[in-house]
Amino acid sequence: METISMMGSPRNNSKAVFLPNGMNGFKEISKSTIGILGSGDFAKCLTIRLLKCGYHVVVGSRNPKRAAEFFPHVVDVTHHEDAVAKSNFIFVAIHREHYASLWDLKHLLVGKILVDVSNNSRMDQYPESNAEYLASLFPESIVVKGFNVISAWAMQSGPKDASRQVYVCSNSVEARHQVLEVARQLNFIPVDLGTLSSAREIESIPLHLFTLWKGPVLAAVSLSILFFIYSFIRDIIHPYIKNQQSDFYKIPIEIVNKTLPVVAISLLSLVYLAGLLAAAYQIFYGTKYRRFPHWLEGWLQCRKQLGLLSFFFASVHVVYSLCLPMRRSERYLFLNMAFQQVHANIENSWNEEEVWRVEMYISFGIMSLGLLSLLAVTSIPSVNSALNWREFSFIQSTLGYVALLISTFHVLIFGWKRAFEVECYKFYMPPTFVLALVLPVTVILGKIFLLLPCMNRRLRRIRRGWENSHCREDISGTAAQVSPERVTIM
Ligand SMILES: NC(=O)C1=CN([C@@H]2O[C@H](COP(=O)(O)OP(=O)(O)OC[C@H]3O[C@@H](n4cnc5c(N)ncnc54)[C@H](OP(=O)(O)O)[C@@H]3O)[C@@H](O)[C@H]2O)C=CC1
Ligand SMILES: [Cu+2]
Repeated sequence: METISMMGSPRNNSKAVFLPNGMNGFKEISKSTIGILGSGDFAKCLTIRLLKCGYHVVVGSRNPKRAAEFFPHVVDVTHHEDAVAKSNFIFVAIHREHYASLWDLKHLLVGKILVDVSNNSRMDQYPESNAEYLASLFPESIVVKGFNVISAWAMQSGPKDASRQVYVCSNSVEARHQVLEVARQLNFIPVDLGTLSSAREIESIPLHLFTLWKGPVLAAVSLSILFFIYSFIRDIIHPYIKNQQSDFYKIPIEIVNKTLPVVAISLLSLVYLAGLLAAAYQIFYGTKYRRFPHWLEGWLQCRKQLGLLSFFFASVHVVYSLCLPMRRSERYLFLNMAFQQVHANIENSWNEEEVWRVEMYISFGIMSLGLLSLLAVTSIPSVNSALNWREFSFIQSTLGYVALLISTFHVLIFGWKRAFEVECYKFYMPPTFVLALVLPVTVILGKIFLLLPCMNRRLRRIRRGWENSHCREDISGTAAQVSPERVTIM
C-alpha cells in the first residue's frame, strides 16, 4: 500500500493493488462507493486515502480522460453525471466559485450526501459559509461540512504526522454520523460540531495564523527589547559616559544573556498572574457566573503559549550560560585576575561565601529548567491525555508555582550581592535583576494571599457555585470561559 504515490503519479506507474482492509463495524459506507467531484490536488489525495482504507471511489471530472491519468487505475474516473449516479455519498472537491456549475446535476443530487471540503482565502470573504451556500443551491441534498482542515498533504501522508482532527457539522444527524464514521475509518479524529450553522467557524479554522501565539510573542518581544535596552544603557552606556570604560564587547553575549532569564521569568509570572487576576475577579464579584473581561479571557487562553515561550527563553539562557567560559574575554579577565593575585602575593583566594552563592545559583537554575521542561512536556496533548485531571493540575499549578519560586531564588541569589552595592545611579536605575523580580514576587505574594485560609475558603465556595448563585443570569456561555482553576501552561 505504501507504494501508492500522489500528486501527478501517472496512472501506469501505479501498480498497487487496492484491497479492502477488512474493516469491521461500519458496513454501510465501506461497501458503497464514494464519489468525488473535481480532480484537483485534494481529490487525488483523498482518493488515495479512501482506497487505502478499502473504499471504492468514483471521481467526477469535466474532462475524465485527462484526469484519469492522475488517478490509480482502480479508480473510476468519469463524467459528473455518471459519478453522481453511482454514489450516494459525494465529496465536493471543487472551489466554491464553481459550485454553480454543478447546477445541472441538481436532479441527480436529490437526497444525496454532499460533503463540502472547501476553504476560503480570507476571513469573511462571503456573507454565508460555503457549506450553507452549497445547501442553498441544492436544498434537496444533504450538505455536510468537513475535512477542510486537513490539507491535501496531510491527507496523503496520513494522519500519523499531521493534525488529526476533522470537524464535522450538518443539519442532518444521520448524514453527520456517516461522515464522522468515514473520518474515523480514514484514521482521523472526528469532532461533531452540530448543525450547519457551525460551518462558518469550521471554515475559519485554517485561516487562523498563530492566533493564540500573537499576544505571547508580542509580550516576549516587547519584554526582550525593553530589558535589552535597559541593560545596555545601564551596563554599557552608563560606565562609558561616567568612566570612559568601553564594555561594548558585552553586547552579544552578556547583555543578551541578561535579557533572556528576565524575559523567561517574566513570561512564567504572566502565566500565573492571569489565574490570580481571574481568582481576584471572582472574589471581588463573589461569583464565578460572570464573564471575565475580554482581555483577561484572551490572556487565560494563551497561558500555554506564554509558558512554552518562557521555557524557550530559559533553555536559550542555559546554553548561553554554559558557553560563557568559552569566551576570549573571559580568558583574558581570568589571566589578569591570576596575575593580580600573584602580584598581591595572595596564595589562596577561596571565598567561602562566593562559592556557596554560585553553587546555589547554579543548582536553582538547573532545578527550574528541569521543572519548566516537565511543564512543557506535560503540555503535549498525547502526554496530557495520559494524565487525569488531578495529576495535570498538580503538575501545571503546584509544580509551576514551585518552578516560579525556584527561578526567583535563582535570580535573587545571582544578584543579591549587588543589591547591597550602593551607587547613586543605582537608585534611579536599579540592576536588571531587581526589575526581573517585580512580576514573580507579585505573583508569589498574590498566591500566598489567596492561600490564606479565609481567602481560600471563599474562593472554593465561589468555584463550587455555593456563593451568589443568583448571578447565574449574567453568565450566557460561561462554559466557554476558561476555568481559572486550570492554571496551566499547556
Ligand atoms: N488543496 C488542499 O490542500 C485543500 C483543499 N481544500 C478544498 O478542496 C477543494 C479543491 O481544492 P484543490 O483540489 O486544491 O483545488 P484544485 O484547483 O487543485 O482542483 C479543483 C478542481 O475543481 C474542478 N474545477 C475547476 N474549475 C471548475 C469549474 N469551473 N467547474 C467545475 N469544476 C471545476 C477541476 O476538476 P476537473 O477539471 O476534473 O473538473 C479541478 O481539478 C477546494 O474547495 C479547496 O478549498 C480543502 C482542504 C485542503
Ligand atoms: Cu540563570
